[in-house]
Amino acid sequence: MDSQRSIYLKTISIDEALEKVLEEITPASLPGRESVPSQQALGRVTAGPVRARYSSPTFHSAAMDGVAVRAESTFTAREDNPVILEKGRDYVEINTGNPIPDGMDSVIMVEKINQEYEHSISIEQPAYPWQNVRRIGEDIVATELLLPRNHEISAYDIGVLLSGGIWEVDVYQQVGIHVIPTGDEVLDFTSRPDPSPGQVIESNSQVLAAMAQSWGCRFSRTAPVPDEPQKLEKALQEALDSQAHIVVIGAGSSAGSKDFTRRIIQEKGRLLVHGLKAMPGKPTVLGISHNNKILVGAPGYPVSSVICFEQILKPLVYHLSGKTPEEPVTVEARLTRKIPSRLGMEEFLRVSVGRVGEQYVATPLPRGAGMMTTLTKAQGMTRIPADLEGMQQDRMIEVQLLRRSREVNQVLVTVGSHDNTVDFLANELALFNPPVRLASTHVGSMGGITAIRRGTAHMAGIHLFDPETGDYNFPFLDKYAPDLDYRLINLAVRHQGLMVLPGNPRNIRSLQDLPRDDVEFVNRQKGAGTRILLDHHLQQADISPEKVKGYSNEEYTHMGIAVNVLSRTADCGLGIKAAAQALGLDFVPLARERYDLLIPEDFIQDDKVVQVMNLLHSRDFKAGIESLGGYETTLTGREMKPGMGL
Ligand SMILES: Nc1nc2c(c(=O)[nH]1)N[C@H]1C(S)=C(S)[C@@H](COP(=O)(O)OP(=O)(O)OC[C@H]3O[C@@H](n4cnc5c(N)ncnc54)[C@H](O)[C@@H]3O)O[C@H]1N2
Ligand code: MOO
Repeated sequence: MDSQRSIYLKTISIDEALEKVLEEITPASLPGRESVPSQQALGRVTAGPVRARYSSPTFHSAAMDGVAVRAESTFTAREDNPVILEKGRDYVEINTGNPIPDGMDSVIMVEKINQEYEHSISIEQPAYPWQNVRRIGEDIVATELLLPRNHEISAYDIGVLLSGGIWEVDVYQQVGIHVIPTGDEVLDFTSRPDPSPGQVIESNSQVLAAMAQSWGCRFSRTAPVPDEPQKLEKALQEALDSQAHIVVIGAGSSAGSKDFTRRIIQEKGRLLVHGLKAMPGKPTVLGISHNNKILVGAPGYPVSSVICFEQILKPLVYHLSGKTPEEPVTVEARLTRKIPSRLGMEEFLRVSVGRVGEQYVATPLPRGAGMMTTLTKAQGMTRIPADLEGMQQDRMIEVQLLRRSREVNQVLVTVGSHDNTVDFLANELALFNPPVRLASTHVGSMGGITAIRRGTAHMAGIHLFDPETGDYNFPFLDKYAPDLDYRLINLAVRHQGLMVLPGNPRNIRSLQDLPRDDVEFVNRQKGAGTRILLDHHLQQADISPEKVKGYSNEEYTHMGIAVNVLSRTADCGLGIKAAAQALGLDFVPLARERYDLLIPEDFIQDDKVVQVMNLLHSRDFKAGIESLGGYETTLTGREMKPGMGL
């Protein structure tokens, strides 16, 4: 094995890793002080107590529009004994905020003046001293403490500072983060590159830049550095000589032959941690430089880097800046399916979260550390503790919300078979105010029925053909969900067919071509309506599945099938026309089928479902579906009844 490879030291928990770094932090690692204009101090932390230079108000001022008077000249006023006051001598007209004239001590609101004459007024109520007057220093008294030290400055505080005559305020410097992305394959996004095979667009640094902004940090970045020790060394030295308090080296932290991060951290300082008991995020490296800066080797995979930023960098930044992070918002949610995990490793699982009836439900999203889109699709993140080997279906778990809870309550949880009209529906629902967020999980039609029966989804897209009756969906619901009170609403009638490469090079014309030796098929997963449809047609054509090469190779979505054909992993697969069109494939039509939405009666009045129904009845929506290609909308929005067939 290559001697350059850096095998992990010893993995430790996130808390232990943080402790190791915090132990090493000395005053030399902490941000210094600086003076900033008060109006630019939002989010900064005061480095000392701030005292007022001026009082506010600096004079006795009228709190209301009206007249300024001497209270004592009004004391005898009664309803049956009005007092007449003379302009100039007994009162002066005054507006809110004006100084009270010398000798006056009270303001009568204009509404309380009984009669107004040319040079006098009559009043029927006495005024008491300092009535409707804001006295000197009512809000702020010069020299008083405006803000204590170590106080995070809010928008309101800026108003207080300026009112008290504080033009500049002493604060701690912002924590500075510098990032050095590395990797021969990593392209600088600023040059708007076209990636070739083997190349990747640099994005992790900008995820951190955006996070750093929300943490109130200064941020800087080096353009991506190739995997050459000298170049990396030079970039790191420059970062160490800069104002940054934390230097992050992106990627190159695991065990590859070009992973130099650990070695270079050892050269420039002391290595404290190499390896977390956390997935994703395991290959995180932590150290402290000779000049007391925190060194972080962040994993290259985008999701792993996010975990490293959130779980390690964020607490360190808040520690250095003296600020308190906001408490994460969490909900208790029911896990919709069993999830395995590795004993001894804490796992961060992205989940789709929605409120179905009285409970939150959480559905795990794909776990790949390179799948950044799972973070944008997820409404939440849950942690599987290191001492568990996974979690059972229906377990109540704590989920940290990644979106605002109001947005989570707008999630329409949809399961079942995948269809492009569901994506189209999702896009249209997002146009409502507030937007309805359709979160769909593709588990096939049978999986959809199961989820609805278990109460973990608002609706399911299903298309199950029953060869015996010639009907759709009802025979399966009778059998698998006999007690369910539901409605079945048609979304569209769709065309299924064989997806083949453009020009159909294998000349696949019908199912009869599937048993050919030179034809490799790719199938949908068991329980998928498309697979049931295929089996039915194979049986009708008297073709045994064993004769079809690739029958047991499974994909979970129509697009998955299309990708297999496009990448020549298979020659053909059964799916919808829209998926073939999306990837520029040819399509050999085979059958029409009904794609319905299964909605429990309990949710038919749910606002989100009502919006779906409104859309299904709109002409624009139907036109939109038809423009996808391979769909008919004659039944769209209609309630289906047993025996209707197609
Ligand atoms: N033999 C082993 N191999 C790996 C292990 C292991 O334990 N033993 N751990 C795996 C784990 S877990 C992770 S996470 C990755 C992390 O590896 P590195 O930190 O060394 O990162 P690279 O291999 O250089 O890159 C991984 C991946 O990320 C892309 N990348 C890198 N930088 C960026 C960036 N700035 N923006 C976007 N994408 C980036 C890079 O191109 C790679 O695709 O190691 C496993 N291997
Ligand atoms: O632990 Mo790595 O950080 O999963 O992909």
